Amino acid sequence: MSSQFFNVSSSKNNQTSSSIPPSGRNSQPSIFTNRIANIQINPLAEKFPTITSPVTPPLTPQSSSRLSNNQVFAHKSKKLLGLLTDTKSILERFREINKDRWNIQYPFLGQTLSNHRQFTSYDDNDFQSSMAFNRSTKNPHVISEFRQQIHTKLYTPPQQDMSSSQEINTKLNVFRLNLKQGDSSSAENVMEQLDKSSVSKLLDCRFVQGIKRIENLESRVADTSSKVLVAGDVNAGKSTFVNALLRRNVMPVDQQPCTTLFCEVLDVQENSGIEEVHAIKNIESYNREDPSTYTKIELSNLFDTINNGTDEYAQIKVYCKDKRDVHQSLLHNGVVDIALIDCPGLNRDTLKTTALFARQEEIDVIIFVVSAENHFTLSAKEFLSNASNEKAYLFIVVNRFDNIRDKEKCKRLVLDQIKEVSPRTYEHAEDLVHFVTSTAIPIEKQEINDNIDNSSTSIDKQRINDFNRLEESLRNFVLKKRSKSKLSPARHYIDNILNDIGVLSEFNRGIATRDAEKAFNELESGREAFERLCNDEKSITLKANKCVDDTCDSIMLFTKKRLEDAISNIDSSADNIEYRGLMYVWAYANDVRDAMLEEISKGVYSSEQKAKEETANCIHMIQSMAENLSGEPCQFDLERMYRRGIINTIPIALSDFFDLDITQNINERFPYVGLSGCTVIYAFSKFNAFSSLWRIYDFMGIFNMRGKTMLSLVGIAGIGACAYLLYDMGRVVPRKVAKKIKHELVQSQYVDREANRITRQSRKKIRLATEDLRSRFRIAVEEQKQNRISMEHAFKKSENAVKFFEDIFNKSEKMSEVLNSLGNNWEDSDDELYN
Ligand SMILES: Nc1nc2c(ncn2[C@@H]2O[C@H](COP(=O)(O)OP(=O)(O)OP(=O)(O)O)[C@@H](O)[C@H]2O)c(=O)[nH]1
Repeated sequence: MSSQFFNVSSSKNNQTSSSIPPSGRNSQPSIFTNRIANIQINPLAEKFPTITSPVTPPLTPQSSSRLSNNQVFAHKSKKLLGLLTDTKSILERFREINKDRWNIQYPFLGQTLSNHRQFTSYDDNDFQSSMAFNRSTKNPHVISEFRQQIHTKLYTPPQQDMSSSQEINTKLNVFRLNLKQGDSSSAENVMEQLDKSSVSKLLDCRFVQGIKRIENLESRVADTSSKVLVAGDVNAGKSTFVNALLRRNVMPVDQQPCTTLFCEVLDVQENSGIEEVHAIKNIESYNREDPSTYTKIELSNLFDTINNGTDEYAQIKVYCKDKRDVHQSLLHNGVVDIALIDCPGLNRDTLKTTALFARQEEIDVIIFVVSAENHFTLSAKEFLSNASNEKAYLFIVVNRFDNIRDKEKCKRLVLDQIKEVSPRTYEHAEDLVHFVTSTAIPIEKQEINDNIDNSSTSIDKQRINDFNRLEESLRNFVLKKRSKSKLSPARHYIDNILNDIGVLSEFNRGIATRDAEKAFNELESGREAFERLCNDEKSITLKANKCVDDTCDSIMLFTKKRLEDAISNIDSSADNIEYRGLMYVWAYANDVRDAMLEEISKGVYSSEQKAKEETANCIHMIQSMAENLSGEPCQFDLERMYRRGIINTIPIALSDFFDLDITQNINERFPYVGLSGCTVIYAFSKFNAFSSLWRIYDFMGIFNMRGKTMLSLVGIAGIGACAYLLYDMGRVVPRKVAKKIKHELVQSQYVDREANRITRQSRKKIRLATEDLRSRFRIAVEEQKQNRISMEHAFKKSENAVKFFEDIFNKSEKMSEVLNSLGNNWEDSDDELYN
């Protein structure tokens, strides 16, 4: 199209990064970037917080009237492009947070005001009051229309007779999830079966689709060309209708279903004035200037290609000449580059593809051709109901009207059906619904400009007039009301998506607020528990240590006392041992010693038993100090704690029975024996009595008689001493053995050693219990720390989410204001555009 309408300044600097060329067609970006060159849109905001601030003041009827239509259109395009860019940024931010920081949740029936409790333990009022809190930012008394709308959607209880799917549908438009699962499952049931991450993944797909859609809309708003999709039931007469619009037999017409591919008819100017057909295998890579991306076909062979190339080609582009002048031609109109797309007839197989095609942003207008004889089939109704959600307006052509006898009745019936499937189209039925007979249009006639020749009957004239009126409406719609056909879908989409963004952000902000509050409360109560635990750890450890020391002191004292008592009483332990005479004195001494040592062993044993008892008590006490801690305390085997102290046997020597005391005793009783007596006794103690005496006698015998006399005396004394010994041995041995044992025990510090040994072993065991206690405390403290860390993390996460969603909500609110400032009546200002 000519750039005159946009007062183009073709500076490259003015191109926007959001200006993406439409796929396949017009691959040279300059075409549309130049066209919007004077539209100073906000450059693609890389970071979100750039909300397009209105650079130019909002449009008012007064200001609007002062501006030329071009300027109004440019103003609106610019604003819409800015809003599209910002909406895309929001969706990208949604995707980012949804990926790993916050699973965006989907509002469904169970989470409305009435059933809110199932979602959280908090009161519904909390949810609402948090919303009220959120609104108090600027003026608490002023609630924007946008806010009010979101509030109503989120907090109005569903109507009694409303199914869950319908209920969801009233909340979301663009991000609505298809939750039908067969006929039996309600959306709510399906929702309940999905976990948070699955829901957020489903939503992510919607965000991706939304971004793609916005990019297409950006391209479309920036682009000035228009595409008109001609869809309809099989054999409704679509191809005939397209041919009638072109006044040429371009598209193949047949009684049989024949159009099996999407055929786009463009003005020949789009192909450097050459009429030809491009059969395209991959529409994404199609480039008109690169013949390898398509197969060139003669226009006359189009029928065969469409008939036979269904599997081979994805789409056909037909470049053809429109012989009419610019005032009559649709393709070659001098205002907007228009392409007509003839779709395959709707049936089960093609319904989905055609619906997808219709959703493409390149499609500005949908003309739905319906046979006046058949009215709307089920496929047609489904297609129309979807398409009316996608596109602002639909054009409905009721074709084959010539075959209808009761025309008024037919009109009435058809309009009633339109009212049902597309109320908006019904509202503008005058302009948008046409009853025509496509075959009545003279094709390729000389007098093509007039259509009606002299030979035409009045019925023909009527039919041609009807068709001309349809054409006029179509031209008016596509060309004059460009804002409506081009900008309106973008506006419509932004309006819907802002609503969804508002619902999702407000809903998720509510959830995040409650989660943050919950985490905060848990942190607060956790803090007290944590402090209590730390204090308990200190005090209980001190208490346990004291318990250890007290128990060990007690064991030590007891053991010492017990052993000392045993030692001091060992004399009496030999009382029961019988002395059986001198011949058995040695055995007697050993028995006495063993009995005494046994007595001491008993003392050791009872000390150990006592220590065991006290150790068990102490361990029990320590373990009971930490009953509140999680985990089981260690079990200790005290049975094998002590090896009974084995007292080393103490060897008994004969000398042990003759000490200075004995010698002295002998001296006192037998003074004349003197030193020699003692020596004898000593010798006697060293050797056996007779050999000693003999040796002494022998020794003395070398001297003289007197000496021998003396020796005899000594012998007598020795015998006396022996007699004494014989007499006293039963009494002396226990005393001497006891003395010897006591002496040995004192020398070896036996009591201390044993007391230390027993105490040490007890302490060792109790220490294990205190170690266990400490480690349980350590684990409990560590657990609490980890809990606190995860709670802090949860709190931070929720808090950040609250800020995030608040921010998004406020931004979408401002964007909604900007959108509303553009007005609702998009076609008014363009009425004069074409004139
Ligand atoms: N009587 C009458 N016949 C028509 C009219 N328009 C189309 N036809 C006939 O209807 C038949 C089908 O026409 P097409 O244009 O091929 O229909 P279509 O919708 O393109 O068919 P498919 O693309 O195969 O779905 C042809 O025989 C046409 O001549 C009309 O207004 N009146």
